[in-house]
This record gives sequence, structure tokens and C-alpha cells, in this order.
Amino acid sequence: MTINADNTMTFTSNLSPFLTFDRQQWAELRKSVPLKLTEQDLKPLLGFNEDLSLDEVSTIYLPLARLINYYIEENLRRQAVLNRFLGGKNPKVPYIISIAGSVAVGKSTSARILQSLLSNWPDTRKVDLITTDGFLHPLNVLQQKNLLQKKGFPISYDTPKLIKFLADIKSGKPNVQAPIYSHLTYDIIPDQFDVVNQPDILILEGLNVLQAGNHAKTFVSDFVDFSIYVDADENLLQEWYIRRFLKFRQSAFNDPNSYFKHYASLSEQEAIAVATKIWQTINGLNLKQNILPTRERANLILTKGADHAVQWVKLKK
Ligand SMILES: Nc1ncnc2c1ncn2[C@@H]1O[C@H](COP(=O)(O)OP(=O)(O)O)[C@@H](O)[C@H]1O
Ligand SMILES: CC(C)(COP(=O)(O)O)[C@@H](O)C(=O)NCCC(=O)O
Repeated sequence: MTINADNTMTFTSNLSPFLTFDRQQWAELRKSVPLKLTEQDLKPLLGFNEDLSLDEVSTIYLPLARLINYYIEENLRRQAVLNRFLGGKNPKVPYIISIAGSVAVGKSTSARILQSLLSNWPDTRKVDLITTDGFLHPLNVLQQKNLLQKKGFPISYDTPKLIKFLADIKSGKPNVQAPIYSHLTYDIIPDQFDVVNQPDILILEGLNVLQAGNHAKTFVSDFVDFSIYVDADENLLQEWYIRRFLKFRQSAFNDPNSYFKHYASLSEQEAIAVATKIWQTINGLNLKQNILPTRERANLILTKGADHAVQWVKLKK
């Protein structure tokens, strides 16, 4: 695809199901329609991640929010048609966006940026965010089934529970409960839930939201309106995983309730060795065996380079 001087686009045909944009071309798609948001509006967004840059938000995530807003408008029109057809009996149904990708690629960060942008622009909207880790089997079940080393693999999730959760939301049910996972205790928190009460948009973030294996009849993607895969080279992912592990060593692992409290006393070199081992035996393996093979199912792929800057955006035609 080429963006011409007069802002029109010329598309060249090839067999890929994706349109590919480099960073600059993608950024142009923000400029072509001026947005109301100013730098001042964007600054509070950076509060939840000190490493995130304003440039990244405006270059990558503003055009993306603009695109998703168009898709949502279209979806609302379709819902209105269905309502007319059904005699006005269809309840309000949230628009569901999924975000997939490896451990440590930046799914949570991307999800929170989109939540913030879509909540405030073009109008105030209710945007809920749920992570799929709440649908992991509890620690004792993983231990019983000998799945501790497979945490994050599709087999470690209660997928029927996740499907039921999404089916309830797409049926317009109010107050749908999502279980909560604690990274501190490494387990599901008993009797505690997030409640999804008919938001305008639900963002569902997790490693396996694009899975379509194991002969099931219904997949997470059957309930998702727009899916995003956040991608990066495995060497970068391993580096980001280790860096985050070292940060946790200084903070969360020091908590006496932490499942990993024994890691707090490791030297930096020992901690790097432990994180590298977890990467190689669990998260990197899961990436190669299960997550990466789902990438091309997404509607949009964000490919990051060093420093988390998105280099390429691929949008399904
Ligand atoms: N856009 C970004 N800019 C800078 N740092 C980022 C960005 N996205 C993620 N990170 C950093 O990368 C690490 C992993 O991000 P996170 O969102 O927790 O990943 P995930 O949810 O995929 O495991 C964190 O330390 C986070 O601060
Ligand atoms: C909790 C996770 C499985 C991610 O779950 P998700 O929200 O993506 O479903 C993952 O972050 C994790 O903890 N993996 C286990 C290996 C490790 O400790 O890094």
C-alpha cells in the first residue's frame, strides 16, 4: 500500500490477507482525520506505565482507536438492524475486542491504552477489561494434574468456563462474573470476582484468545468482534520477560504472601538464570507450540521492535 501526496491510497494486490503499514504509513492514518485529543489529554494515560512514550500512543494507538471506532459504529448499525428484525427485543450487547500474544509482549499495556482511549473518545463510554488468567485452573488442580510446568498453555485453562462467560456477555446478561487470578499467590482468589455489567466495550486480554484447537465446537473467537495479536521477535520477548522478572524481584517477590518470595533473596545473576529457565521451559515453549501459530487469525497484528516501539501494523483486508 502507498499513501499518495493527496492522502489517497494506492493498493497493490498480493496473496496476503493483510494490508501492511510501516510506522510512518500507519501514523499518517491518524493525521488524515484530525483528532480532538491533545497531548494534554493523553498525558494521564502514561501514568500506569513509566516506560510508555506519548509518541507511541499517538503514532500507533490513536489511529488504531480511530479504526476501532469506525468498526463499532458499523456494529451498532448491524445491531439496530437485528433489533428491527426481532421486533426491538434484542438487549444491548457489548463490542468485544481481544488482545493475544506472548507473555511479556505488552498485552496488558496495549489493553490499558486502548481502554483509556476508547473510554474517552469520541464520547464517554464504559470499557471493561478482563484478563483470561482468572480462567486458569486453581493451583491445586494444576498440581493434581501435573500441569504446573504448563501454566499458560491452553490445557491449563478452564476453557468451557471462559466460553460460558463470553456467551453470557454476548447474550446481553447483566452482572456476569469473572474469576480473579493473583500473581502474588500464583492462584485463583477464592470467592472474589470482577463483574462485567453490560459495558459498551469489553477488552479481553490473554495468551490464548485466538486458540481454535482441541475439536471444540465453540471458540473464544466466536464471540470476539475485533482481535489483535501483539508480536515481537522471541529474543526481545525473552529479554523483556527477564527484565520484568528482575523488577518483580525488587518489588512483588519481597511480599511475604508471594508464592515466589524465595526468589527475593537471589543475586541478580541467579535471578537471570531462573527467569531464563522459566522462559525456555514454559513461556517460550508455549509461544512456539501454541501462541505464535494463532497469529494470522487476528484482525490486526502489531509487530514491535526494540524498546516496544511498533514497527509494522498488519490489518486484515
Ligand atoms: N508500549 C510499551 N512501551 C514501553 N514498555 C512497555 C510497553 N508495553 C509493555 N512494556 C513493558 O514490557 C513489560 C511487559 O508488558 P506487559 O504489558 O506486562 O506484558 P504482558 O501483559 O503481555 O505480559 C512490562 O515491563 C511493561 O512495562
Ligand atoms: C498468568 C499467565 C499464565 C498469563 O495468563 P493470561 O492472562 O494471558 O491468560 C502468565 O503470566 C504466567 O504466569 N505464566 C506462567 C509462567 C511464569 O511464571 O512466567
